[in-house]
Amino acid sequence: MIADHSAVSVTALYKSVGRKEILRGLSFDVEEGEVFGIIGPNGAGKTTTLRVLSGIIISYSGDVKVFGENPRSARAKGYISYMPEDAFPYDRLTGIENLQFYARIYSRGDRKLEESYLERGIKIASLGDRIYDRAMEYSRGMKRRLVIARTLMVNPKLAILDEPTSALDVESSVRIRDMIRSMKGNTTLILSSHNLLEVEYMCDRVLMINSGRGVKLGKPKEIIEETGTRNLEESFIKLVGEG
Ligand SMILES: Nc1ncnc2c1ncn2[C@@H]1O[C@H](COP(=O)(O)OP(=O)(O)OP(=O)(O)O)[C@@H](O)[C@H]1O
Repeated sequence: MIADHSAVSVTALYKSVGRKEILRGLSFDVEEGEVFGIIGPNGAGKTTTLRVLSGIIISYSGDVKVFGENPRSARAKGYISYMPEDAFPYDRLTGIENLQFYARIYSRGDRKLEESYLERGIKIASLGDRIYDRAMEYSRGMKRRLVIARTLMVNPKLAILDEPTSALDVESSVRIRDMIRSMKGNTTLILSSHNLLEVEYMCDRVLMINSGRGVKLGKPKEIIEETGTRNLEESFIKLVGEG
């Protein structure tokens, strides 16, 4: 059953590669406008889950819907903006040329829309005058900000960010975090992260997974209370640590 306010609905999602079971019956819903975090140890299946939601992985069993549509459908693809863990800019283009390139593609000839995407992208990337430098001259953190900007500038209905703040220094992380929080409402955001303090701060709800199974789903505050811990990191260790 898909509730009207569901942006994403996942029921009994299984994914195997060869004989290896990667996802073993994940079920969860993401409400429209939510910032939803997927957390879990290395190899838990976070990236695989995000790739299913983005319509990149098409062979799986279970029911997955994005705004009521199959994620691989053209309609769903129009709603989703996905940033993979290893996303990178075009090194030979400047920061602004990178954004222009994507703004042009996504605005499909609408010059006004192209301008507004670009303006938004520049703001999100907040690279100052360095936006006129070629991306090959950027630090890892600057490249990251550029690809996040390119993902979010198009005002997607659903943004899927795989580890958005990895490789970012404190200041850049804070900037991205605040920006993600400020998008709340218009865009539904699903992100994965290993930084649980950040997840606690940013996410309305969190799905904790381990070995492809859901371990816990809820608001960070509720999970912390239920587990009798001081923060999400401690809850995580209590629920997932030491198998
Ligand atoms: N194409 C594939 N072929 C074989 N195994 C795969 C494939 N893709 C993922 N896996 C395996 O599935 C498991 C889950 O991988 P996934 O990348 O989804 O985990 P993750 O939670 O994102 O991990 P990390 O935190 O390290 O990024 C891992 O054991 C990984 O080796």
